[in-house]
Amino acid sequence: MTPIGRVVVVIPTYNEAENIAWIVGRLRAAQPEVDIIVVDDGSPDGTGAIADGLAAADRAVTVVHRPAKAGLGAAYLHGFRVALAGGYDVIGEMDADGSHQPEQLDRLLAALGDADLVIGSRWVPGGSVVNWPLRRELLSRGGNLYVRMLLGVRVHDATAGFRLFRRAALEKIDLASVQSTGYVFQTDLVARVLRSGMVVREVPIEFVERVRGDSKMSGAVAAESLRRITAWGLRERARQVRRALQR
Ligand SMILES: Nc1nc2c(ncn2[C@@H]2O[C@H](COP(=O)(O)OP(=O)(O)O[C@H]3O[C@H](CO)[C@@H](O)[C@H](O)[C@@H]3O)[C@@H](O)[C@H]2O)c(=O)[nH]1
Repeated sequence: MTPIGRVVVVIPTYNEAENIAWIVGRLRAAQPEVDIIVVDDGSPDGTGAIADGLAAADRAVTVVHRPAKAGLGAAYLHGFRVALAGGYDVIGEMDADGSHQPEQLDRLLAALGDADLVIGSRWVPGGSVVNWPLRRELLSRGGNLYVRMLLGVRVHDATAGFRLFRRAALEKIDLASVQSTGYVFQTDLVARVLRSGMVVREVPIEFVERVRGDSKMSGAVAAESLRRITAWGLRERARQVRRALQR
């Protein structure tokens, strides 16, 4: 089994002033050995300044400031580059709003073993969502079904945002070529990890709908997901047909 080593969790933020101190405090209490990188996209509500205050008081917290909102995927790519440069062995993802519970990070750490990517999953037995509107549940379940059908991605929750990557996995999947800017980034990365022959493990988590602040899910975010997944699926089908014709 590969030892775990130094762990950091990247937390992207946009207008999370009511949540960021709460979530950082919970994560520090639950996992004192784990460092945190907050990636803020110039939140107008002052999230970045609050995060700076947390970093000033705690060496385990780093803040990356980006000039403007440029999407969840773009924020993670930036955070991952900082984490890799910082020499971390395991690099995680977590939302700032309490949907992902820091107290459940131990489940992901325990499942790491020989896996390259561990996903905290809502849709495996034992996983659940609390207070999600039916519309969001259908979108997530439908999205995952679409991903499975088109891309053959054999995981239950390819869009989940509570994860741990081994450093080697992020190095192998060529982050420089990732173009997904929104939430489809999550699916993009799982597909890349699987395509590279690496091991993905899912562990059940309880996803709790935020009680403060607003989701940044929008029509544009959903449209990017639909457009990119369809394009990847069609490209894969074309590749399969070409291979069959060559035989
Ligand atoms: N820096 C930055 N952060 C962002 C941006 N957009 C969203 N975020 C941050 O990304 C996290 C997730 O955003 P939410 O808007 O709270 O996501 P959600 O609707 O609850 O979506 C959940 O479900 C998605 C689909 O299953 C998941 O892909 C996502 O990770 C999350 O678990 C939050 O911390 C939010 O502040 C952005 O453009 N820039």
